[in-house]
Amino acid sequence: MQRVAVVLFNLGGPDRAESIRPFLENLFTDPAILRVPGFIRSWLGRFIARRRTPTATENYAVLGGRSPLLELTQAQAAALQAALAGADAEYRCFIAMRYWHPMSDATAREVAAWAPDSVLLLPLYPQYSTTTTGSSIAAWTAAAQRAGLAVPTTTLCCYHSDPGFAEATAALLRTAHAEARAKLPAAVPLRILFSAHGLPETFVRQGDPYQWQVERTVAAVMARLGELDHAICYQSRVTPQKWLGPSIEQELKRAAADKAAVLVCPIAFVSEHSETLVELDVEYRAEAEKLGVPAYFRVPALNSDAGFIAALRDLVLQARSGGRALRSFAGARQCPKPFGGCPHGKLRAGAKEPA
Ligand SMILES: C=CC1=C(C)c2cc3[nH]c(cc4nc(cc5[nH]c(cc1n2)c(C)c5CCC(=O)O)C(CCC(=O)O)=C4C)c(C)c3C=C
Ligand SMILES: [Fe+2]
Ligand SMILES: [Fe+2]
Repeated sequence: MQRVAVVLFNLGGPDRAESIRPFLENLFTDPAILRVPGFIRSWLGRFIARRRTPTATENYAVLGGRSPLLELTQAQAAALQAALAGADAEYRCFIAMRYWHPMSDATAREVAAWAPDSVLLLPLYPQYSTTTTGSSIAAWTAAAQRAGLAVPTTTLCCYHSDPGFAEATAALLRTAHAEARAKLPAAVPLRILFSAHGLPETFVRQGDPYQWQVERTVAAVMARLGELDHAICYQSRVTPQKWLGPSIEQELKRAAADKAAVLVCPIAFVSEHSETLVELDVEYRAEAEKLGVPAYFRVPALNSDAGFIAALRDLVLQARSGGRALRSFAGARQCPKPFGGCPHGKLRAGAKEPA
């Protein structure tokens, strides 16, 4: 029986207070994040990380000094491996985090030691961004080479409007909406705020398809929910540049002015972590109260939701049988032409997609 290594990509998070600064250094010295010439990046990245450490430390203190992302990703990996048992091959799930352990080099060595016949790269980012999935693919490719791992590799770039993923998200949202509605007086309107991690606008102008894909996800989810008041907004701005808007703060102000309660749905995170458990659950909840938003509710992240794991299993099986080295959830490229940051766009003009 063929052996297939499924490598789950996520960002990673510090495992204790002392890891926060080196984690941030790894993040801010990534050329996909800090887009300045190499000779400045190392120095500037470490400087930004040092400046950011106190704020991040305060956030992680709320979570006991560490990120829960690794444990949640391990649970997803175990659930996916169980869901793939008995399929056409022997599947084993591995985790490669981008900025904290286990990172690509260690995982690539572990995968090589298992001696798979092929590898399948599976981002835990439904929408492709050059800063997340793109950066993880680059790190994995280099690490696999160093580990001498030279087996055929299939890369799933995105599943922004995959029916299984959209339905799993819609199901959680449907339940949360009904629960919130039941707690509100009939006269108070309820607005869904789809909140995605932000991105500097320049990255989108340079061709990053993330915003386009976030909008596709929201359209796919809303197609399953019907006519409900909703808006897209962006959270977690980190640098002084102009980031995608509207920000979640702007949407909370608009909700307060409209006297509408809000139901915040994290749309670009599939796991709970500091940006859901601290930013959304503590900081923006307090901000909403201060602004006079009548009520604030939040949809949980998918984590190991059975519908989500089933969607990932289907994506893995489709990718395995699809015969393409690089594929979207639907097989071929989905992003419109201007988004040159889409990995399909990086294929040389006129070249055939690798088989
Ligand atoms: C320029 C900075 C950043 C960009 C661009 C960015 C994009 C981006 N990030 C995620 C998902 C996650 N980010 C997480 C943490 C995190 N991200 C940044 C900066 C940028 N992210 C920082 C500085 C941090 C550390 C926390 C902090 O200081 O606020 C995490 C993990 C957090 C955890 O608790 O483990 C995730 C997940 C996406 C989806 C994205 C763009 C599409
Ligand atoms: Fe981030
Ligand atoms: Fe794409």
